[in-house]
Amino acid sequence: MMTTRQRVTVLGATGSIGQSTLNVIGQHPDRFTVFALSGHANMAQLALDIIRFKPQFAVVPNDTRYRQLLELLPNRNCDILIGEQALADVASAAQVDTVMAAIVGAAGLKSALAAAHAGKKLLLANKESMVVAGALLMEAVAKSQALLLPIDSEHNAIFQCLPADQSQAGVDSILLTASGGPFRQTPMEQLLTATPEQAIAHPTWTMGRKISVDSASLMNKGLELIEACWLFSVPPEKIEVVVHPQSVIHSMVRYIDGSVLAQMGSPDMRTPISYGLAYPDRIVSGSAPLEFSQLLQLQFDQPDRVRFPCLRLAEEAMAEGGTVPAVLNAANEMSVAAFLEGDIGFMDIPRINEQVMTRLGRSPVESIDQLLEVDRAARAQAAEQIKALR
Ligand SMILES: NC(=O)C1=CN([C@@H]2O[C@H](COP(=O)(O)OP(=O)(O)OC[C@H]3O[C@@H](n4cnc5c(N)ncnc54)[C@H](OP(=O)(O)O)[C@@H]3O)[C@@H](O)[C@H]2O)C=CC1
Ligand SMILES: CC(=O)[C@@H](O)[C@H](O)COP(=O)(O)O
Ligand SMILES: [Mn+2]
Repeated sequence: MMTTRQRVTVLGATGSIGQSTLNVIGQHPDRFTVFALSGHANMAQLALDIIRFKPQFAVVPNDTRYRQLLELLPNRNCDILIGEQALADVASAAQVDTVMAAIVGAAGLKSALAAAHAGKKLLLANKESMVVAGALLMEAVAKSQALLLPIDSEHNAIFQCLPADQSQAGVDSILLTASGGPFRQTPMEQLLTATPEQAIAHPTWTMGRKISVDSASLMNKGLELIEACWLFSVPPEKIEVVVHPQSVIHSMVRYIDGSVLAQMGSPDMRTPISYGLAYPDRIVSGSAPLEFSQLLQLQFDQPDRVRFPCLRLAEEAMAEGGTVPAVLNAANEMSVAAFLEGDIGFMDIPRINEQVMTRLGRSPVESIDQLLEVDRAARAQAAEQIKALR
């Protein structure tokens, strides 16, 4: 039987998640066709993907990138659009069925929200948008009846382990696993002098630089805690962070009868991506099967909130609610960028994040424009702190 192919927009196509998404799409040309791709700085990769996947549209941030991309496309075979509004347009266009939101940071918020408002199947990798505007995103999804599928590996695992109707029937709590990152066993004295190269050397996953630093500071787990609260409508007290260094169990759900359901697999994002793309079907993803005879051990431990204060900050931000998670996210984006530039030390990341959180305080969430203003104010405050440390 001939089925219609899903038309997919991939936002952040040139990044780690974007490339894994195109890898899965490329394995299933009978199921998926690409409607639009976006890139930010890497025009060489974007051009290669345009040539291979023949999207109708590509989106770039400005005129300079537009000209660079044009030069790389001998046969101009797609329309190149410019700017943030164009990202929202290709995420909400009538011809699109599915949107992969894989831009890094709050820069991905408006386009993810546009897809949600337009009732698309929204594959959400961009966790920062949920941290900044969880209330508004969930409201938009409910109103438009968009299908929101979590791609973040832990949330995808939780989604798979919850009852099929995603209700909380019989659920006791959620066990959110954390690898512990490259500094899991690193003493505090060495964390003070940790380098960007050490921080991005994740022990189990290959990812973009920003999320890799977040994993090293446990901010990633903090962001994921907030993301899980919104996605699954659970309070933070119902989520326990468990360190599991092998990253083979991607998270678990504990039921009131004593059962614990886990989703397992090799640490390869093509598994949750293919789950989201094909849902409710299952398709081949290309990820290596788990070889149980070679799994030497599965370890579990508790997170250390003293060496990794970012986890505590995220817990506090979620407990305070309102605009506080948006403030923390913006401060963290700034401090991580400064750390990667070599301007501040690794332990300055939580210090700056905490200072900005304390200074900006809390307001109730009102609108997307208000959240974007909060984001700008927190970035300005973080920039001052960073300048003082340079
Ligand atoms: N990588 C992973 O395994 C996982 C990632 N995630 C989440 O998915 C998202 C993407 O992560 P990842 O793929 O690792 O990140 P990458 O840094 O590898 O990719 C980021 C993508 O966003 C684009 N981009 C960067 N800045 C902007 C901007 N200001 N405006 C528009 N586009 C921009 C980049 O373009 P260009 O490269 O052309 O500059 C690239 O396409 C993050 O939110 C992350 O937390 C969640 C779970 C796992
Ligand atoms: C692959 C993925 O989902 C990442 O968010 C991953 O979880 C990072 O690993 P950490 O558990 O070290 O943060
Ligand atoms: Mn994750």
